[in-house]
Amino acid sequence: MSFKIGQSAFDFCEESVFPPVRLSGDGSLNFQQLPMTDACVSYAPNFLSVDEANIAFEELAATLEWRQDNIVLFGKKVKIPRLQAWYGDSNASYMYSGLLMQAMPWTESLDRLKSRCEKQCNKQFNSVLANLYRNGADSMGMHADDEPELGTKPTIASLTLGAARNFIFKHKLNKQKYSLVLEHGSLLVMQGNTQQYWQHGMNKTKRVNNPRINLTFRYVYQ
Ligand SMILES: O=C(O)CCC(=O)C(=O)O
Ligand SMILES: [Fe+2]
Repeated sequence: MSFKIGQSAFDFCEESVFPPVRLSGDGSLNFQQLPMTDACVSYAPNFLSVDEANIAFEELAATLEWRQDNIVLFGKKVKIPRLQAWYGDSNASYMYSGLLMQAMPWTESLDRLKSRCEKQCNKQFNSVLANLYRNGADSMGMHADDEPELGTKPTIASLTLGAARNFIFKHKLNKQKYSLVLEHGSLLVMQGNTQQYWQHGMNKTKRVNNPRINLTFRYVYQ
């Protein structure tokens, strides 16, 4: 049996997009599987080089059609605490808190990043939800991406550009918590049972003043 990092703490997920040994040395992809039970989460801090990540951030910040949507929460209309944009294949629509989001056509840079993620995950994606957290006052409430149109055991590839922010997981049943800082140019991949057993989200913070863009590539069934 090959060596696996942190083997005793949890079972490694078979579908992990990163092989179960850490490669080290110059130029290789540094990655880890998170020590969470009932989940399959892989993280690569340097998925994109700093230069690639800088370019992608500037392009996406300037060219995506960012909007601040309202959602209805306990019967009241409230603005979501971040900007969003939904891109994808022409048939990929998405219900989000009672809001039907029609996908805008892929831009060149989104399409390029999608291909990178597809190669890494060995999966196809037909849409991406882009989130722009303007500063530490913007956030994402705890949720699971468990909508029926994502299918069972969805693979979600989450690319971070810009400010590093703390990302929190909370187990739905035993309330266990796990958190990590998502770095500029990093890729977090959630697979397997992750959405069934865990919620994830991002709190507000006074310590961050810079913007962060997050792209979550998904496959949406019609
Ligand atoms: O911004 C993030 O890192 C998370 C985004 C997310 O959870 C989502 O779009 O569903
Ligand atoms: Fe999510």
